[in-house]
Amino acid sequence: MDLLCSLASGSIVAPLATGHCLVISLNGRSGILMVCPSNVPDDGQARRSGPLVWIGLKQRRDGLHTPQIQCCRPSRQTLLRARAGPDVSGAPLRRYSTEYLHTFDPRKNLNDLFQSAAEEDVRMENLRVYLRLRPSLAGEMQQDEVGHSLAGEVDHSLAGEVQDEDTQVHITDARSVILTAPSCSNTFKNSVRGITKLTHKFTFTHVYGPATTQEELFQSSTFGLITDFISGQNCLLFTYGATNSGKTFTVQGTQEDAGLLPRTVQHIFTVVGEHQYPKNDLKPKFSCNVTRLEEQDVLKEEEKRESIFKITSNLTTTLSQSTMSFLKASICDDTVNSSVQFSETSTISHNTTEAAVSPALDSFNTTNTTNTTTNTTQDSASPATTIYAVFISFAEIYNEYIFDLLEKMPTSKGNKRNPLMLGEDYNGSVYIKGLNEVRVRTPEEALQLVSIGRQNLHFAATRLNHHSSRSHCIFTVKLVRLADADNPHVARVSVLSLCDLAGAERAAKTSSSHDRLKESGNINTSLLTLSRCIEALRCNQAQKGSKKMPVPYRDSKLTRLFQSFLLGG
Ligand SMILES: Nc1ncnc2c1ncn2[C@@H]1O[C@H](COP(=O)(O)OP(=O)(O)OP(=O)(O)O)[C@@H](O)[C@H]1O
Repeated sequence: MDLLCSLASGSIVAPLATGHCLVISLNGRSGILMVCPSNVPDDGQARRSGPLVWIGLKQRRDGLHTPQIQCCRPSRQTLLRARAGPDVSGAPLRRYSTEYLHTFDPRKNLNDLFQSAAEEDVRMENLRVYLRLRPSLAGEMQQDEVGHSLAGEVDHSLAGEVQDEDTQVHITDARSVILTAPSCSNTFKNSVRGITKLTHKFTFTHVYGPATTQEELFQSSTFGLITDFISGQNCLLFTYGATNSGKTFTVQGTQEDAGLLPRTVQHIFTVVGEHQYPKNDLKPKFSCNVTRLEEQDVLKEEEKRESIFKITSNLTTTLSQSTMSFLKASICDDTVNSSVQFSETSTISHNTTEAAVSPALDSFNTTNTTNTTTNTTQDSASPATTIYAVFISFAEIYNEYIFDLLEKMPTSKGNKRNPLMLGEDYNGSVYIKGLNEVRVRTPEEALQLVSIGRQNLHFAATRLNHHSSRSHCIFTVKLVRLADADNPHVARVSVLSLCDLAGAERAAKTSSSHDRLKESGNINTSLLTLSRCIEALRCNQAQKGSKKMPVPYRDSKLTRLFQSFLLGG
């Protein structure tokens, strides 16, 4: 939707200042926006009335769709095709009922129309950015700029939709906040000199105030993403924010307040239910493929799986034990209890990569994705025979090294963990080579793996937060979807990654030790690269013509791994 907005608000529309525009359908993934100089033209009128501007989705060879702009004088054939479909899923355009038909004066700002359409169906946006404001923590208001430990109890008296003056953040409506530069900041000093503005307005898909519960956040930000994932799309959710802003709380949650991750796992299994592939002979391969194992390989895989689950029984730290119990507890109990720092939650979903079957690799074919909607039980588009296999992996990127969090930590001092490399499959999708992907059949098993992974996480005590995570943690669920148990050769793999990014912070706020500074440097570099990638993608979307900015995916491991999500590939 954003992409269409930026295309539509440019000069492409401006010359068509007469007559009416017709928007045939608005759908972030599969819609076609047709702007023409007359209202619902018949074919003859359209041909007489000069060039039309088309903004549509072009099918690539790999089955994905890229936006394209065409200025053309359509023949009867092209116009008919646009009217009758097909859309990305191959279904005819009649899927869009007349309620999607809007006629309006093109001299008006098209963005208003798209804005309201986006609000109507925000789920159809490919990139959604949510802002969550956490309540003030006790003692936070007295915090000076150098900062001491911020961890503490939540002061619920300050929780409200609109913050008081000192907090510098004001929620103006459900989508926007106004930030006022604090008096100690450079922006404040510059605004006094008249160089910059004191306040800035930011708009998001949705803004959640401090009183928002985990359940509310999950329902409105992540539930739809899981629906997309189960219906076959690859999805990414990541939390970004300053250290101590509530990213881990949002993703993991606490014993009383389960976060997005345990709720996601629970919901996936609610949908998948009993419809699971009974054998153990499937193994994910590359980024979006699955391979069938020979009998001896099945045994090896089972041994490996057992050894991973055994790590739990050796747990000695109270951290992992309590994590496990809170995750289990949170599954049973979905009811939640409910100055400001903020964290952003971004979600991206895109179609599953279609990969041709490669007999040499013994891979199953991944088939075309359709835009379907799912219910809490098996999705309505799935035939009753559809069965699933769920695989979990958990990795961390620490100091630009990738580690498997499901691999046993070396106990002896001299032994270091083995970093993993990134690989690229024949679709150009990036994946982590050699990462454990463990088959799970229940939410408890999945959460046990979360607990194991969390134990291995590299926590470093900084002055800012004693439990501050210094690495990017990537929890990935792969869902293999088979047409039926007797015919396992037709499979589709979709990927859902939940990433808890390390906190962005200033070196001055952390301990000045060499290791901590190096960590902070690496964290900030990868986060900066991520923002540069998103910036470049936005620029390229708005850019007409073929000259595009290079997107620096390769500048950090994080962005390299997110590349296919950001590209929509
Ligand atoms: N929405 C919230 N409601 C109540 N408490 C919260 C909320 N968000 C965060 N907190 C509390 O704030 C503190 C910091 O949160 P958290 O550890 O999640 O920050 P973080 O952004 O993950 O930090 P880091 O980047 O250092 O890992 C914790 O004590 C947490 O319990």
